[in-house]
Amino acid sequence: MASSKTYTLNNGVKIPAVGFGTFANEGAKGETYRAVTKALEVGYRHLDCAWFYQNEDEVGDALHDFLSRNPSVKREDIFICTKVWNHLHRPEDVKWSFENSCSKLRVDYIDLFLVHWPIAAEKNDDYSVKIGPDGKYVILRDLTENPEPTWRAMEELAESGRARAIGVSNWTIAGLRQLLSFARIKPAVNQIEIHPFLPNTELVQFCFDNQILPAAYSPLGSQNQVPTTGETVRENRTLNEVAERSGHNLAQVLLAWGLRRGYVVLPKSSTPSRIESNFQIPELSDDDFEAVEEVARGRHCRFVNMKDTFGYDVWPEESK
Ligand SMILES: NC(=O)C1=CN([C@@H]2O[C@H](COP(=O)(O)OP(=O)(O)OC[C@H]3O[C@@H](n4cnc5c(N)ncnc54)[C@H](OP(=O)(O)O)[C@@H]3O)[C@@H](O)[C@H]2O)C=CC1
Repeated sequence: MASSKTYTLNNGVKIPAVGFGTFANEGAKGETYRAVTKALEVGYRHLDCAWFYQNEDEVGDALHDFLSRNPSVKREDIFICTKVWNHLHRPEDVKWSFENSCSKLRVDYIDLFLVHWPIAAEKNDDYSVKIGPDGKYVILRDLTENPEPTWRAMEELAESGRARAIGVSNWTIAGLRQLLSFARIKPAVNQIEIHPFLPNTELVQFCFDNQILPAAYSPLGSQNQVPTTGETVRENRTLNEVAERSGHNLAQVLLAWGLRRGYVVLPKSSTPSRIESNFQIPELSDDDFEAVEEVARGRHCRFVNMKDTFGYDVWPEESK
């Protein structure tokens, strides 16, 4: 089964190719605990978390309880990724964020620590999520204007051994070029939106060319619709035809496509049966792979709409 595949990061650390997404936007209390428990029971060994998701405590409790019930599984068998949020980019805040995540996740090291976005937002004194007067984040600056202080703090965490690997999320080719020009420790991963409506092919290739492993968020197309047609990835007729003839469900086909393209996939579900089936990922035949590639070719529908959320377009070159 393709689900047990692992990759080796540019510093030699191994990462399971399938990670469980934990962003339960507006999820009810306890939803993340139940979902992560189910995921660990089904066999996922990679959890994708973030300080911003405000549910690391539930992930930590689920992990702690699972390990207590299953003494044959050790902390080091589980790969944990988490991320520093936009208003915690000052070097001292990066460390604060790291410690805060460790404490909520009930772990003393993180396997992969990422800079969540290449933008810095206004900082709130109590570190709660800052929303501006019009309900939007207050963006202060593009981190790529000077990512060096933030990245140096990330490098210190890696050098201390508390973060086994460090990386970024939502970075463009231009941003990565800049980061690579001064990084003492290269980013190991760039976590970005990838599905057939936003294959991000150029950025993915740039990452591979620079030994940065891409990780696909929203690999099932999230819940979003193409603004112009209203279509979701999971409603696409061709993709559903591929699923039908392959004998697998569409989510499995989408995940298999991502694994065959060679990167990490991070599906999220709060539904027990889907958590289970999303971890049963087949190998795609050449024909089925080509059919999904054909849907993907030339498509560029960015679902995480930065302009609406942040009033700022983070990925100008890829999102058009
Ligand atoms: N770095 C970043 O900026 C970002 C990172 N992420 C990460 O990526 C993860 C996944 O991304 P996300 O946006 O949640 O999108 P996904 O593409 O994983 O889609 C999740 C949606 O698909 C549904 N779903 C899951 N499995 C199936 C299935 N088998 N059949 C039909 N529907 C299904 C879920 O419903 P239900 O839960 O009801 O089953 C949910 O509504 C996040 O949880 C987070 O960890 C996401 C966004 C941004």
